[in-house]
Amino acid sequence: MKKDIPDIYVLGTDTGVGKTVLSLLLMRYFYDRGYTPFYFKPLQTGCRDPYDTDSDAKFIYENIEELKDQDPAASVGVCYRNPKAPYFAARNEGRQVSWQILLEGLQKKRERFSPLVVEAAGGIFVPVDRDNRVIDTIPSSGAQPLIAARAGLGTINHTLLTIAALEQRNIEPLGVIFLDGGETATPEDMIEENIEAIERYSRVRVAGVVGRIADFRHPAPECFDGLEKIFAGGA
Ligand SMILES: Nc1ncnc2c1ncn2[C@@H]1O[C@H](COP(=O)(O)OP(=O)(O)OP(=O)(O)O)[C@@H](O)[C@H]1O
Ligand SMILES: C[C@H](N)[C@@H](CCCCCC(=O)O)NC(=O)O
Ligand SMILES: [Mg+2]
Repeated sequence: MKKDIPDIYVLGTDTGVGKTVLSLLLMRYFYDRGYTPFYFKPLQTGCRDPYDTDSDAKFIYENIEELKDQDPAASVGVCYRNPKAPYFAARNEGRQVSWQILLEGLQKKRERFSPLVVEAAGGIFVPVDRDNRVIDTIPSSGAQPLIAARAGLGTINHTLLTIAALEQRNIEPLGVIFLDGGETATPEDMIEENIEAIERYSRVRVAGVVGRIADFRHPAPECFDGLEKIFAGGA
């Protein structure tokens, strides 16, 4: 029997840490288990349109077999050309979209898909509009945060700061996944120490470490170990 899975809000400790790669793994994981997941990037910056090379939705649609003939535009709320925080990109381009409107789009998807995999832009203090930062959008998203973090040097600080900000608002993340996509793998002892520090100084578990993925269409089975730990019990 399929377990009840919450919608997931993929947050990052920074921009470029692997949120889209983690979203891809989530999509693959849930398709393979008979779910009807849906990827959504409410605010995409640094893109001409949803088909641009830097479009996160395009990356997902290209690498998920079930989506390869579908339109990635369905998974993008709004696209801004400037590679900046959404609020500033929108202000520069003279077209703000309210978070409320984006939420309505998300709500419609809930009628047909589960779980939703929602990817934030940048880290959690990034302004999404004049009044809200990513962190402010979490309660209304109706989705549970999963934190993508770098595996190597610097991640203790960024990850603990991210968790501390969430805890201050009584937001409990599902866990942390380390992404180690660099050409040189982070030494094993450093990864273990990073996990030790995060788990000692917070109540959040580092559920898994994803090594460098060579073929995004076919990630190695161990890339899903962390997701299995989090979701096998139904979260
Ligand atoms: N495990 C991995 N294996 C191979 N490459 C990876 C891995 N994790 C991340 N990358 C690469 O690192 C880069 C940044 O990752 P990604 O685009 O997922 O970051 P992001 O957090 O979604 O960034 P943004 O804030 O722009 O949305 C990409 O080129 C991605 O392919
Ligand atoms: C341009 C980036 N790729 C990203 C926005 C990152 C904003 C970071 C702002 C900051 O922390 O200084 N856009 C996006 O995820 O759609
Ligand atoms: Mg991304």
